[in-house]
Amino acid sequence: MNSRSSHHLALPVGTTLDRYIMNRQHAFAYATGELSQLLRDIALAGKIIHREVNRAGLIDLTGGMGVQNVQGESQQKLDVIADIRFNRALKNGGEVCAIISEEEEEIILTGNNHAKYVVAIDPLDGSSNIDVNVSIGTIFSIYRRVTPIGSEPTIEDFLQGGHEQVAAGYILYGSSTILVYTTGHTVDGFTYDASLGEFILSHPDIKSPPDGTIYSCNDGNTDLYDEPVKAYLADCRRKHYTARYVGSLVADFHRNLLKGGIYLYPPTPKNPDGKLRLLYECYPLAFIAERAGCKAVTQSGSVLDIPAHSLHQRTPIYMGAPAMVKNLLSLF
Ligand SMILES: O=P(O)(O)OC[C@H]1O[C@](O)(COP(=O)(O)O)[C@@H](O)[C@@H]1O
Ligand SMILES: [Mg+2]
Ligand SMILES: [Mg+2]
Repeated sequence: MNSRSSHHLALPVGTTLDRYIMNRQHAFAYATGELSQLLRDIALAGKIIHREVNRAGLIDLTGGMGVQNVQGESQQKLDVIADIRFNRALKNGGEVCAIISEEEEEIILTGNNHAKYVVAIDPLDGSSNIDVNVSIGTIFSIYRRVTPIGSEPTIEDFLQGGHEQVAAGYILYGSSTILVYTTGHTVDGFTYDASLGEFILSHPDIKSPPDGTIYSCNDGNTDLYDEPVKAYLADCRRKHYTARYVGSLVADFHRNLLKGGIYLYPPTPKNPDGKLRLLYECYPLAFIAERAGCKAVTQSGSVLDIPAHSLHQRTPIYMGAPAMVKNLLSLF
């Protein structure tokens, strides 16, 4: 993996997340440690969810809650557990003044009005895969608030736009648990070693291949997609590209990020704005994708340029290797 600019501190594989964050912080004269602590708080909640996911079948954490979330989706027990755990870690950590979560309709005020940051989070991504032991994840996006420190945060703090994220990341609970994040420079991955209780640097400075042969989309909806998307998928088949679709956005994204591929969640008549949520699924993954050399677009431009106007707004998304995204867009 090639290293980037001078202030990228090439730390060796095996460095703990804590040490990495500390070293990174020292690279920025204006850094005051709050963002570092916030990232640690997210990692802590991630360790707890790792444990819950691994023993979900043993402690009756599978199945639904019998209630629906603001998206009209039936909430799984782990959706709620993950929501509670991340909110608690962010509240107790003291660095976050407000949170928006896929599982809650309104802004969650933490009471830390002195804090500088707000977080948008998908506590458990890939809910349809929870009960069948398939990889699932968590996605997060961090902004520096725009409302005055000490005041009550408002929706303004969350509608700043994709480019205003100060950090974004995800945790993938798969065959191993990995935390991948960026603060706007490199994208780095840390694998969780449960025996040490530590996230360890395993994927420094991730660079995604410029092209790929993997395509990921819900093929079952193909006849509902627009002609250009249908034409692109037909072209992938003609070229015998590999179809891979886990149905957990984080897992499909992570594979394609490392191997080169494209993930498509197009609009359909039922979901003219697509299914995925802008603030806590598409913005954060687009922020990571672009820093790793990928593209994240809709048919009309970069996902990061989409204006944010509501907490749970949705957007179509095409995300992956630049050459594949370019080919797709050339068909629109
Ligand atoms: O079942 P579909 O329509 O293919 O949708 C799958 C997509 O929906 C999601 O499950 C939505 O995320 P949540 O599980 O967080 O609601 C994505 O992870 C996944 O990529
Ligand atoms: Mg999700
Ligand atoms: Mg979710």
